[in-house]
Amino acid sequence: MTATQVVDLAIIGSGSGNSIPDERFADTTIAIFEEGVYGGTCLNVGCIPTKMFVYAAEVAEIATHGARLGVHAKVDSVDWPGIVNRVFGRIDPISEGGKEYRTDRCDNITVYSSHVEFDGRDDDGLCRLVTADGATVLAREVVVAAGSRATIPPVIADSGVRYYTNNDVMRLPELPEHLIILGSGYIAAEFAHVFGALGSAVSIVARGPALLRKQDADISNRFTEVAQAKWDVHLDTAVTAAQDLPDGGVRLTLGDGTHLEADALLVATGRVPNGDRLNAGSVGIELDDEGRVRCDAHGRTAARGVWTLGDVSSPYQLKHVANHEERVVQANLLKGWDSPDLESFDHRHVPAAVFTHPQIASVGLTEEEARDQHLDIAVKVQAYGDVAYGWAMEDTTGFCKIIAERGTGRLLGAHIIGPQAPTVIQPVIQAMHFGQTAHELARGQYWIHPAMPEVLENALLGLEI
Ligand SMILES: Cc1cc2nc3c(=O)[nH]c(=O)nc-3n(C[C@H](O)[C@H](O)[C@H](O)COP(=O)(O)OP(=O)(O)OC[C@H]3O[C@@H](n4cnc5c(N)ncnc54)[C@H](O)[C@@H]3O)c2cc1C
Ligand SMILES: NC(=O)c1ccc[n+]([C@@H]2O[C@H](COP(=O)([O-])OP(=O)(O)OC[C@H]3O[C@@H](n4cnc5c(N)ncnc54)[C@H](O)[C@@H]3O)[C@@H](O)[C@H]2O)c1
Repeated sequence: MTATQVVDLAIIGSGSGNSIPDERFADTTIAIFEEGVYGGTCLNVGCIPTKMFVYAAEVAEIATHGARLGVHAKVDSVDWPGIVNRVFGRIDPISEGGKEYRTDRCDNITVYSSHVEFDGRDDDGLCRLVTADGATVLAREVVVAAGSRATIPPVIADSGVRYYTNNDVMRLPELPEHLIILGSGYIAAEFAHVFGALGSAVSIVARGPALLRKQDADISNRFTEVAQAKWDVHLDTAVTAAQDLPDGGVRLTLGDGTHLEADALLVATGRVPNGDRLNAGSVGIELDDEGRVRCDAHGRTAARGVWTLGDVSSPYQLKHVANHEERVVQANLLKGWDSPDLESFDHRHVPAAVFTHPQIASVGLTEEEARDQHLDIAVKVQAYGDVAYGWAMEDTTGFCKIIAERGTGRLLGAHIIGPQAPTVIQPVIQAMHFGQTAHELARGQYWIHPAMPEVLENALLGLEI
């Protein structure tokens, strides 16, 4: 039988959780548990590889549409295996190096490469953690940073059909001629762009009447129009059956009785927190109705000594939020559970971006949310095509929408669809965090002429506040 290790701190999940131990924890004994690939979702199967594919897709997209600017280029071929090798040739060593660093070069840290669950507490109140391969660890404090996983609708899961998720679609051995994407959120929009621009025919099956429905309605509607012009988009469509085809492809039966066949199926129908796979109740951790680990603003769960952060507890499911929460929990671990000056999560203005084409970025309230709150608002929509850099790009679909409070000029929300939207939006995020008004943001600084952010400047100046 393996001896029980006693540690000061156990960390479940090597994504954002892996960033907690720094030099200030040199005298803390730590166990890190990771059942999957070291480094978690963002590094291995999320933000970073997807954006490396997105950039290659962007290059193809620009080349393909150069003719309208008088540049007659075309994409001769796409070396999909070469792109896969380039992306993972860079990422896999980072993951391996991270694990090797923690395992071999941090004397105070033990890495357990196994699934772990809580198994109550010992007589001294330490949390007992038991791994699937039989190790037991007793921990004075625990950070649950266990992330989330893709959900698969029963019609797909129960059919036994071969499907892909973000975990494996980026390692397909060849570019599919035709890809079906089930779902119409972030992952669907980003992979539709990647595969579509690199040469696959893309079909999107969306159960609702528009794509990216959590966005401001103007953004969602514009994106849906653009998508319909280049992909085969099925709105308000249910999947009633799925089956493998003898040639290795897949066939979906849709709600209207028609069929859709393709070489591969990507399921992108949301992610659920991993809190349900931790036997969390055995130490008193509470989950909310959606399966998230409940915590207070300092990252403390209902179980004394157990902290949490990231996708397992946060509704945002974004890496910059997980990173922020990790820094708060890290600081609070050093201060102590009962410290009177614990740091708090700041979720007031969480921005997000969808790296599809056109790119999308948002912060704050949508127009509908602002109206639901009965705020007295001014709204300005400024087209990229009406500012100088937009002319240069001959942009016809991008716009920036700003929502501010009438009278005070308080910035309530910004929603951008168009080139470099995730970069263009950053001044609004900054202004909202530091309490600047729309007028201060517009006129309290220079805006480089004729750069892309002029679309934002003009939107701010156009607000009738
Ligand atoms: C395809 C895709 C693209 C994305 N792109 C972006 C983006 O561009 N920008 C952005 O902000 N966000 C993006 N995200 C979201 C982002 O990846 C996540 O919000 C973030 O990685 C969450 O970090 P985390 O530390 O909470 O969890 P994770 O990084 O998922 O880490 C949790 C780890 O815990 C391990 N684990 C879970 N349970 C156990 C257990 N019981 N025992 C042992 N180990 C366990 C898991 O294997 C996992 O490695 C993307 C997500 C996906 C799927
Ligand atoms: N750029 C980024 O920041 C980025 C990129 C990718 C993923 N992410 C994160 O990962 C999370 C997961 O991404 P996602 O795209 O899977 O989720 P999502 O919540 O963005 O979208 C899920 C989609 O699946 C649909 N859906 C849900 N159940 C369904 C069912 N049974 N049948 C058909 N459709 C169904 C929903 O209507 C929605 O369109 C995101 O919420 C986001 O937080 C972020």
